[in-house]
Amino acid sequence: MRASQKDFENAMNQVKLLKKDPGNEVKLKLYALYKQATEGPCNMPKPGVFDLINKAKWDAWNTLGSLPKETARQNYVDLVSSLSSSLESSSQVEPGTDRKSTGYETLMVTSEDGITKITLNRPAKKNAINIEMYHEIMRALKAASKDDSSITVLTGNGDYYSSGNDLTNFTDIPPGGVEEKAKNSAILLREFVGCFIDFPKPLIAMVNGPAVGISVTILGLFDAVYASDRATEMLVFGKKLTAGEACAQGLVTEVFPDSTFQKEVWTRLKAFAKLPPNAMRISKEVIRNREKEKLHAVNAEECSVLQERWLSDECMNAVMNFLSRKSNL
Ligand SMILES: CCCCC/C=C/C(=O)SCCNC(=O)CCNC(=O)[C@H](O)C(C)(C)COP(=O)(O)OP(=O)(O)OC[C@H]1O[C@@H](n2cnc3c(N)ncnc32)[C@H](O)[C@@H]1OP(=O)(O)O
Repeated sequence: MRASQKDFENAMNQVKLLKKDPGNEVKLKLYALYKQATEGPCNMPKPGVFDLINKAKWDAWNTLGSLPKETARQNYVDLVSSLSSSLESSSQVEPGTDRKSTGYETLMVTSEDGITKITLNRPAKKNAINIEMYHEIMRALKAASKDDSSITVLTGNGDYYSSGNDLTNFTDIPPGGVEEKAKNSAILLREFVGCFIDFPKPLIAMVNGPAVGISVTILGLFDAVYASDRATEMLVFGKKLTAGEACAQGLVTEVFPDSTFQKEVWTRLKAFAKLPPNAMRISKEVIRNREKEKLHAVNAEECSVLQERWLSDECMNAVMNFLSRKSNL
């Protein structure tokens, strides 16, 4: 559900109530999102190099490019909400104790023993990722990157890991028509995948069941992928890969019998969480920095191609076939 003007105004008031200074980087991000949400693309003359503060503000706003106002408003609300929950949680709850983060509609987020676990929680829809879930996963990742955990885990509730993009996302057409829908979806997807590229801590997928589409294609951005032998991956040609085949292809790190999957993986995760967190974070940074620029470039290109493909008859027919399949029974 899109952030309303009221949500936006509440978030602006919430910023004033933050207990801790979120730091210059976050304040610049808030400034840029506020300006984009209220005025649109950067319309400020570029300040001189010695005007450091206004130059930093100009850079932050200009970086958002043509991000739609409503997306900027949503991102502002999400950022403030993650700041409030992470600053509240870091000040109110002692590290190492079990705390369940509320404030999510489509996820369950818990943090204990140095492990933040993000669980996709739409089991009745095979954890299909709707627009709200895209935003909530980004918000949860941003909060996890700042909390006191050492590692972050993503998994699914129910019999599926995730059936990928919620195909009803394509039915919510804005006033600007399917072209605007495709443009906004490409912006959203690029930001979503970018969060996984930039995530600073060890990120581990627990593929508890079948995975489809985007939930498979981002696995390559995780630092480890543990799969139950119930898991299957569906990618090109619509062919189902077994977890073992995906492991042989290097997409999965290790496969476990479903009966021992949770126990085996959590034993490993708890051991990993006891390793020196800064050493793990810096090791990941050194490895990922070498490929980050290329990953963002590939992400941008893929989203641009997808924006065009979503307007094709092939895509529209596939979506309509799926959405009408049960009415044909
Ligand atoms: C910002 C945009 C980014 C776009 C980039 C991402 C692209 C992708 O991820 S492409 C891949 C998209 N996903 C799919 O095409 C999978 C579609 N789903 C299926 O093929 C099947 O549901 C299944 C094989 C995943 C499971 O089949 P089955 O066991 O028969 O279960 P049902 O089909 O009855 O599903 C139960 C329930 O869940 C709903 N549902 C499942 N997957 C999706 C989905 N991807 N989108 C929307 N809804 C989904 C399904 O409609 C059923 O709902 P009810 O009929 O209301 O019970």
